[in-house]
Amino acid sequence: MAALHFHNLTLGYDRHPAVHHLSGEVAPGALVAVIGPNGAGKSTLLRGIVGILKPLDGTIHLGGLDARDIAYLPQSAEIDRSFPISVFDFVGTGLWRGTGLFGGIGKAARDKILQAIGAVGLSGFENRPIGTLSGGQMQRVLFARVLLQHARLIVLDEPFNAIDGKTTADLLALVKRWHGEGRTVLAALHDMEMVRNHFTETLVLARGPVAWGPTAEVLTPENLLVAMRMCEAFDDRAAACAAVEIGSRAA
Ligand SMILES: Nc1ncnc2c1ncn2[C@@H]1O[C@H](COP(=O)(O)OP(=O)(O)OP(=O)(O)O)[C@@H](O)[C@H]1O
Repeated sequence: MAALHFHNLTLGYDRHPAVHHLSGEVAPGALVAVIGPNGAGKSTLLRGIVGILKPLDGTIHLGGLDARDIAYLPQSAEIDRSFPISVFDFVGTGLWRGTGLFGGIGKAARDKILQAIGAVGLSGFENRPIGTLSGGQMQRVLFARVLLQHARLIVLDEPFNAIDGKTTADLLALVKRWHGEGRTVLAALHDMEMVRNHFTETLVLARGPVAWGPTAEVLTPENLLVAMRMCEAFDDRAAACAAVEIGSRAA
């Protein structure tokens, strides 16, 4: 059974579509990059997958997963860093699935949180308010929370945005570890070299699907040009367009 199945999916805001007519499926254990120009609908698609946004039309099937089997790393700009919470408590929210919102944290849970913080190289930062962290440190904290969730489906929105080479390498190693453990990983990305070198499958999105399949076949200058033109031509006020046929992954 597919980990994710989209059928003629349309997502948007205030009834204005931002992702149109996406059909296809993601196999369990796939490592998928979602790419496209600014405004292509990448974040919108990820929000739909994790259930923050309900489809305007069509469906998303989660292949036997429930919402608690999904870990989501939002763009860091979406996190309110003025909220007074420590690194330890923020990472600990990854355990809500097991403890409940007001459940007590026992020694085993404390150890897991400390381990996750250690695994992203932030031991010693446990008591720091998240508002005092650098961008790269905050990104490590977000990864630590995902790590703690042990989710079968991991959805990452621009996880390597605005971080240096060392932090990128450390966090990419975690993504590869999740992939090696058979988890399904989808990530919205802008770095084409990273996609080419590390992600086996790619969806090129430009409000609608442009191409979807093995990265080596899909990540071509032609597809990127089509995506750019489709996004430039898109009129936010226009009515929904007709379904677009795409390659091998189309259902
Ligand atoms: N909360 C919102 N309310 C209204 N419109 C939105 C909202 N979020 C996104 N949009 C619109 O939906 C469209 C797709 O945006 P989205 O953020 O999904 O694109 P993206 O591919 O992730 O872009 P980027 O690479 O710039 O992050 C854009 O036109 C955007 O303005």
